[in-house]
Amino acid sequence: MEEGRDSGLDLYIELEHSPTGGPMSSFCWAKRLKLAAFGKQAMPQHNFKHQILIFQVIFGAGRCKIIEAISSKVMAEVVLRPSKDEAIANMLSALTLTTERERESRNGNAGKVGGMGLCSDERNVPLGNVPPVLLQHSRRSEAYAAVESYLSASSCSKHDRRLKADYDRSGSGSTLILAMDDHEEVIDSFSGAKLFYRLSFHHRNRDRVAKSYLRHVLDEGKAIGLKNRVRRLYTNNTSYDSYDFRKLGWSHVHFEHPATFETIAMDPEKKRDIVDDLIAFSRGKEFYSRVGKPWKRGYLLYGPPGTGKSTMIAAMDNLLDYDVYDLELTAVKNNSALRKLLLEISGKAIIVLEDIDCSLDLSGKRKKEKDKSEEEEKKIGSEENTESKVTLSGLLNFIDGLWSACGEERLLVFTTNFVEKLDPALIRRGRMDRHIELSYCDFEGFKVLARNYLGIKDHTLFEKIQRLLEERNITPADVAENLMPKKITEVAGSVEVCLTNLIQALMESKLKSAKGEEEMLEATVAKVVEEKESAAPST
Ligand SMILES: Nc1ncnc2c1ncn2[C@@H]1O[C@H](COP(=O)(O)OP(=O)(O)OP(=O)(O)O)[C@@H](O)[C@H]1O
Repeated sequence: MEEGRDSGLDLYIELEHSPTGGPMSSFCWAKRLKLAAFGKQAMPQHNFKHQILIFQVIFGAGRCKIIEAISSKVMAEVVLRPSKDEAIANMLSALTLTTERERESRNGNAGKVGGMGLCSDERNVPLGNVPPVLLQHSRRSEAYAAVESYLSASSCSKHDRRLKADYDRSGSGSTLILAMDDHEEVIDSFSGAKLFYRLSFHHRNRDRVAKSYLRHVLDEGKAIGLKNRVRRLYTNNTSYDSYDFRKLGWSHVHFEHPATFETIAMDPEKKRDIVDDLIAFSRGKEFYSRVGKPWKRGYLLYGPPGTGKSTMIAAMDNLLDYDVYDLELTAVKNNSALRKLLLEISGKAIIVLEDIDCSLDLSGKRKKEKDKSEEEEKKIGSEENTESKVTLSGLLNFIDGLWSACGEERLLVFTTNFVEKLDPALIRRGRMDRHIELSYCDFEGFKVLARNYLGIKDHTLFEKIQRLLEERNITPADVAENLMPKKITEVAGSVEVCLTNLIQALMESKLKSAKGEEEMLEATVAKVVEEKESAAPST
């Protein structure tokens, strides 16, 4: 006789409410059914062997009463009548009768009891007259996705198998409830309950399955799912839409950016160091748990515009394969909205706050500098509603408050053109663990760009360019622009032209650089004046 199919059922029950169900009462009955299952498990093992039977129920709003009726009946039957076939038969008839009664009473036929057959999986598990069933809730769970990935990558997929799985939410979260279905999913449904089927295995494998196999499936599935998935770029919606709450939270697009660390122009040593750091972080689960730190790391990228801060974020993402959450702080209403956004971030994530110095007034005051269009926008809407009230302390909490430790690994990346403007508290080590300066193009960076754009490693004009790069400031963005062949199909013919253009731009950049210094000086003076003004007592 085939393993696990000889001597009856080991009963296991799991109920969960659908998102439309009443959470409180569904929680109650879920607990009660758990009790029923544990009650059974506490009974002598020889009464219940081998097979696992999983029950889950879909129900919508207003069905709590039915469920409660079912659960109390099931519990009574299972706990009080422990003989295997009898208990299960009674339980199934309890389900049938209770829901039928409920349906009849809803149809005005109270008292008329009709039989209702739950479909059996006859082709697979002939368990006497007791059908193995799983009443399955409809929500796709993370575990489901993981297991599905695992199966689709394994030999099981050849047989077109389906698998239903979820964490045991009432427990520690480490138990996986799993049900596999060889056939198409719907077996039957009644009163909003859907029925699916099954995972079975021999009694002697029970520990192995529960302790390691399910974990293995889950981990493998997650890894495969991660590899196959399409990465997403999320951005937060404005918190100001009081008409449509669905617009709040995050929305996303598929994210594909070609930048990698190979294509980034920067000092090779520095580059290698960053890559090593990122890889160590992504593999650091055990380390972080050992030292008692949440698994997250902060990067501050700073430097003039066009030096590759955004490009580096894309390269980081291509290296780590995380989702990117581009957080627009000015669209976040207040600290509590910020916390909600944080809690909605699931899975491995790079959370990006670009131009952090422009996002909020880091001295705790409202940001004064508004451009004209913002002012106009404010006039149209209510000032109170549209102005972000995220504070520095709200942001610090976002970075390393207790909430920030929820979820999987997180990389937090801030970018700024003016690092000196940032509050030291915001960027101190521990919050922003790595401070990375992205600067003007040097010769090593130029060689990377020449290879990327023109496909060359050397040229007679390189020497001249090297000399000029040592003397003058030019951003990688400007170098890239000059190296861009005007006709993509004629790269070879364009090399000379492009390099000559770059030399020309470099000659001009000397003047630009001097002008840039003047601008920097002016900006610093303006900042000092502003600080003095704000420190002065208001009249
Ligand atoms: N270090 C770099 N390596 C390769 N390409 C670069 C680099 N820096 C800039 N570029 C090129 O210049 C363009 C603009 O760069 P990017 O947007 O990353 O700069 P940024 O520092 O984020 O600028 P901003 O501060 O204005 O946001 C990129 O699309 C890329 O093609």
